Amino acid sequence: MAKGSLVKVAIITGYLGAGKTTLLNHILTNAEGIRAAVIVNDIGEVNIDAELIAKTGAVTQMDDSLIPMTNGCICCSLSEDLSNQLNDLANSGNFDYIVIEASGVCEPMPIAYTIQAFCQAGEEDDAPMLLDNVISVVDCARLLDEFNSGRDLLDGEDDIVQLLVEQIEFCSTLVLNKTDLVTDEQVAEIRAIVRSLQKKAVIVEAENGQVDLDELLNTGRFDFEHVFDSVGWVSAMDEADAEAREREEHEHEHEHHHDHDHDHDHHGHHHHHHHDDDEECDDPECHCHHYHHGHDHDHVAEFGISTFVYQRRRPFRENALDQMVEDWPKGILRCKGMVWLSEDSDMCYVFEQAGHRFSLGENGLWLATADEEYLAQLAETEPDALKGWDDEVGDREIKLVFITRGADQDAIEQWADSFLA
Ligand SMILES: Nc1nc2c(ncn2[C@@H]2O[C@H](COP(=O)(O)OP(=O)(O)OP(=O)(O)O)[C@@H](O)[C@H]2O)c(=O)[nH]1
Repeated sequence: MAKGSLVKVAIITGYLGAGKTTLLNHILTNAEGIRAAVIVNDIGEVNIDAELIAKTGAVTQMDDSLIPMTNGCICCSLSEDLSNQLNDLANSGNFDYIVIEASGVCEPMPIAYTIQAFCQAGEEDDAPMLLDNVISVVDCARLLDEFNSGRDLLDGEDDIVQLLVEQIEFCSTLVLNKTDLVTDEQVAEIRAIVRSLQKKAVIVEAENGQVDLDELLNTGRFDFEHVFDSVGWVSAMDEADAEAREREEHEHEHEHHHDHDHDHDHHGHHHHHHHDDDEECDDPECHCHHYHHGHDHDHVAEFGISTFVYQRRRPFRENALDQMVEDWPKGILRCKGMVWLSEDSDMCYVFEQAGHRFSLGENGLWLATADEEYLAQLAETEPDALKGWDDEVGDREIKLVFITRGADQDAIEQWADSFLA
């Protein structure tokens, strides 16, 4: 291949033992006509068959000594080495596809971001690269175990469950591997769970990583914005915002027209177009969740999985989060969003839960703490930032997405309300 031909890149993520290496081996043995190189970013032993390595001729091993195990995201600290390796492989002209096996403890979003940015930032002399697919491999048996019994996946490694959820959330192809270890009914349940966490990724089932290569390579599936917008909690937030805007517009219209007897479809309500539950919607902008996955949508209902946004314009009382975490209700698969805390009323915090893992981080000051001049300027330049502004509390609010299974929304809302100031 002449220097300058497009080289595509796929990332394989999945927690320890999910079957990433098995899938990679499957790709290498079956990628006929595709000259694939592999970068393995692993912790501990790499178990790619030596023969396969010889055959493909370009398996690059990350230097384990570079991986800081203590804090932060290993993907970010590795990015420079990864970039160099990618560049070298792409510029060699010997490959048209590079598959990166991310370590089991890799956060998928930063690594995808880094690689996409790198692919887009090539110099004139570099071979162009395109991030084509982010593949997340899930061990069906372990996933079910985690969500059913609620125990941590690996003793002493409680970050794993959060990573597991993040890996499912941020991908364009989800491989449900090890289907031989679960029943058909359980596979259906797993489909429902993963669909609630990631709305649009293509889901494929596999035993020993046996997946049609068309689902893995040259898919044209990855687009950062698209994947991010279809993360379950992000899409729920967007819907809540769209509904709030719609309500606002609606009220505005009522104020002006005093016309309460209208037909909604004739008043510009584009967010909720109606179609039957079984019907598949082909509008990619639609938030109805029927887009290309009506089948999974049915499963979501069947297994009692639901998503809702808990939104209040009051803070939690002092130390409420500590108590909430102690008293966390059963049946919450995922919770994420912003919280307003009485003990630090100027700071917007991001709170999240996956399994037994909880975390809280600062997200910057509420806009309500800014001076009038700044707010007036913002109203000019970014009016959307001030949408939903409240005369009393400004933009301060609690806004949490809950993805639940077999849990009662009213009960969870009442429980959360009991912690308000
Ligand atoms: N029963 C069953 N076992 C599988 C399947 N796929 C992989 N395995 C086994 O699961 C184990 C882990 O598979 P790997 O492919 O090494 O998993 P990995 O994600 O690369 O693991 P790490 O590199 O440790 O993160 C191996 O013993 C595989 O043989 C499957 O579909 N069913």
